[in-house]
Amino acid sequence: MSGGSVGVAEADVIVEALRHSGREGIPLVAFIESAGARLQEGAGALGGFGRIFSANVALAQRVPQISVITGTSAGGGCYSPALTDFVVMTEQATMFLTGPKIVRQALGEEVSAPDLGGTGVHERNGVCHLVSADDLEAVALCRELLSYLPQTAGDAPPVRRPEPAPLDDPGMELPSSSRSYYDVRAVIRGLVDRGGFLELWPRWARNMVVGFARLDGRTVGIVANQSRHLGGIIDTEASQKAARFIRTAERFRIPLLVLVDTPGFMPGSRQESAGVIRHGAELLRAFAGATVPRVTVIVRKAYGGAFITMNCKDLGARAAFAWHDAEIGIMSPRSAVEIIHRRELEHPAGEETAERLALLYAQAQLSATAALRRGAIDDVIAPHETRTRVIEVLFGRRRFPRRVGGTPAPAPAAGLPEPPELRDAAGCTLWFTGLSGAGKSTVAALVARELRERGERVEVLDGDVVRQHLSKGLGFSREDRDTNIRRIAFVADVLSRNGVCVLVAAISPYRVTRDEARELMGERFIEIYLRTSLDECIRRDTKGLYERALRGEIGQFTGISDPYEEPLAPEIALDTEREAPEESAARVLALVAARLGRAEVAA
Ligand SMILES: Nc1ncnc2c1ncn2[C@@H]1O[C@H](COP(=O)(O)OS(=O)(=O)O)[C@@H](OP(=O)(O)O)[C@H]1O
Ligand SMILES: Nc1ncnc2c1ncn2[C@@H]1O[C@H](COP(=O)(O)OP(=O)(O)O)[C@@H](O)[C@H]1O
Repeated sequence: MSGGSVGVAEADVIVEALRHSGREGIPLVAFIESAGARLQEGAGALGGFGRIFSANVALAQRVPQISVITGTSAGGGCYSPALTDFVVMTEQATMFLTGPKIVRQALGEEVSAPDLGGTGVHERNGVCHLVSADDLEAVALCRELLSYLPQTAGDAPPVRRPEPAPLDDPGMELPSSSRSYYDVRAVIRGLVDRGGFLELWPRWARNMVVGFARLDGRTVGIVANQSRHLGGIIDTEASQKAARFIRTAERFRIPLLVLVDTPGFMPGSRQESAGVIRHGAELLRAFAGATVPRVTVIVRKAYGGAFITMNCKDLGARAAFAWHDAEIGIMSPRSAVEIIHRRELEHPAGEETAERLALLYAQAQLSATAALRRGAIDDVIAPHETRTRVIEVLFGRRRFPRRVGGTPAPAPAAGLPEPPELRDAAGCTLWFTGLSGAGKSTVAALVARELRERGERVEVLDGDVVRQHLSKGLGFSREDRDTNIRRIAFVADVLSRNGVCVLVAAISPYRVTRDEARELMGERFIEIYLRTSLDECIRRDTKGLYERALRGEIGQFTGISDPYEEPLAPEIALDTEREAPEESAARVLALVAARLGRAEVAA
């Protein structure tokens, strides 16, 4: 009707449908064929589109949105789909902001509708993610897409029955010569569950492959350099493609598997003019900002800035592995020796010497084992074990210590037993109580760091910090302290119910109020008493408060002019005068492991 043009009433209906989808938490699939704003309604129709766009943007944080373009979509009819997560076009569909007629009038340019905005155009420029033969196939593609996605941005992606990988050894897909190209999609298909890879934007920026797959029945996002196109070099378009995909995966809490084989960023004036710095930075920002689990596998080579950009450890990858023959370094061995050995290479035996020097350089500086020694990767692995290792990192309990300057950062509580049952168990609240200066914050920080390294979701509620936000304005009267503790207990309860390990570090001097928190959280509440004598706290006086309290400058100071009621039966008491903070943290971690294990058995 009216070419599917949109006026005020149509806009109202569409906005209501979008809001309904948000309210009910249902993914949105829109079928679009629209001439754009209804000319008869002038600015009113434009306002209608504005409301639709706002609703699309608001919905983006809530549910997945897919647009299917089934015919011609012009003007405003293009922006609504462009604001959704995925655009599917049927072969005969066209999208353009201004149609061929206006183009002819304005520019004198003769262009057909398909040449202006057909699939041939939009599957190569990133506007359209997938192309289908017809409407029916478009629906099938939507179903397939939705099968990887959660119902809402807050839900977990769906889990399917795990399928084995079709290949025992995805390394077979690599050619024997390191100079030959190959199709990285074959490697991906060899790694993931059988039949479970949906590539997005297959014709845009073909040097970068992105898409959804399943590993052990669970959704993963894949980002991979494509050796077959431009040797997997990264350019502006590839950066945009990967960055956009990573942000989508982050929004829907989909873990990422990154396969690296790239000679680096595309050099040259065209790329610099096109803003490769800006686009490369977007890719960095997307990876560094993603909080979903990410693992990197370097399959053949990773040089320079591209190594960093492709989800290296220091950008926050949970783990990075390299296949045995991978090369990792600043630049290719040949380029490196041409700089380092410039003088020697000026002699006549040039070519042969360069080859030999390059080989020596590669062995010493670029090998996977050299990268392992320097802490750039966590392990050198064989192609056939990649699937298991990746699953272990993305969905299992295994964590790798973050490395600093090539050596693993010292574990705060070395030699601790891994608590295997921790990850799948419910959350808990570790309630650190004790005098000011007893060591609550210090020990809590160590425990938090170690739990995070083990893959736990952790939140710390430190009295000092809470009083600047949640409890801003509260003083230290009994009433105010109780209010403070009750607020902290409320938040800790909500978080620990949802699988988070909450670490509370607050003096919490009154027994009855702590017991209230215990009652609220039951088995999830673990009381940790930092038994530090008042004398020792006064000696430490880290903040100089005791001195002022003793001089009478601060009233109602715990231990001096306000009581501290010791816990009668804490789960654990820490003797911070005899133990080092690390020893205290180790004892807490052992208790947490045992406690959660018990809770799980009892459940
Ligand atoms: N009168 C008085 N008594 C106790 N503590 C005082 C007081 N005035 C300020 N401070 C500083 O506030 C921190 C205690 O905040 P908490 O939220 O942990 O206290 S409470 O649990 O509500 O009692 C406490 O920090 P910590 O040393 O980290 O415990 C002190 O630095
Ligand atoms: N075993 C220990 N556990 C915790 N802190 C300790 C220990 N031994 C000495 N300290 C020192 O005591 C101080 C405790 O301060 P802090 O952790 O801020 O205490 P509070 O729990 O009152 O916030 C720190 O300077 C810390 O280095």
